Amino acid sequence: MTATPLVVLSVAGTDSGGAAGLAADLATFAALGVHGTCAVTAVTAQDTTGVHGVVPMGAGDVRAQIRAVFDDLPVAAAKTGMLGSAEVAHVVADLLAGSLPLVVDPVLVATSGAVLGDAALVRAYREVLLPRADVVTPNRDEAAALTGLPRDTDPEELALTVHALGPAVVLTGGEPGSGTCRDLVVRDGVVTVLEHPAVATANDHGTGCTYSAALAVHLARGLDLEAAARRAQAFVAEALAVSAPWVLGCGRGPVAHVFTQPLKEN
Ligand SMILES: Nc1ncnc2c1ncn2[C@@H]1O[C@H](COP(=O)(O)OP(=O)(O)O)[C@@H](O)[C@H]1O
Ligand SMILES: Cc1ncc(COP(=O)(O)O)c(N)n1
Repeated sequence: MTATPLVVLSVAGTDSGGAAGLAADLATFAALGVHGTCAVTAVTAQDTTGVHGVVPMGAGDVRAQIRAVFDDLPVAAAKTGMLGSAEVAHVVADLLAGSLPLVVDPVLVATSGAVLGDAALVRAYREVLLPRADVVTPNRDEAAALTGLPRDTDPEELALTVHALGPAVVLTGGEPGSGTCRDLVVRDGVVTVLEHPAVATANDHGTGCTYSAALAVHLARGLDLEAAARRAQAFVAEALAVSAPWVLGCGRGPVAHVFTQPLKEN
């Protein structure tokens, strides 16, 4: 008897500390039971304290990796994380947009403050990639960078302004100080608020990458955006609860993708 697993692609940078980027994406794919494939856009020297160096891949190298995966494997959905340059954003738009569910996590700045994208990349997101993506998952800082609006703009206005660039939006609201996380889902001009209790933790490095990877898996499984967003939110909360007690590194520790118990909702 034969079987074909669901295949999902991540186009992202590496994190040597194993928390964010491709480390988060491939671990999330494995935890959710799909076969993960990848195209590396940049190699970062990174740990819990920050990003210490970035070696970008050329756009041609990224194109070759995506082509290799596509020529051989039945990719059901894709996500992008750190793209690093406008040229790579153009390659992604060229090869991926329109052919399968595409989730764009518009990584521009790491939680540690390191800049992972420049003004040309912001322009490429706005003008080339977002108009052709299905879903974009900015946090507030990324939404502000994409729209030019101040970060403290009303979240609904921020989300709708990103939506006007083309794709459906999940504006992620990981601001756990209040005890509650609020994600805003916008599809066809309609805003839905998804609220859930915040997990108290300092180990949140890789949270946004994990979220967008889980969202891509659930879209690949055919869930609608709101259902997929609920599942992805639940997965991140579970992963954060696992790593909350961890003492690992001198900075912000990783969100866990290692589950010793069966997953509850996913
Ligand atoms: N402390 C937390 N507890 C539970 N969920 C969280 C927490 N922090 C973030 N999340 C969730 O993780 C997802 C990614 O959000 P966010 O932290 O905004 O991403 P980013 O890492 O890009 O800033 C969202 O669904 C958000 O609600
Ligand atoms: C390679 C890579 N991709 C993405 C992020 C953003 O993740 P975070 O916001 O948790 O720092 C990162 N730090 N490194």
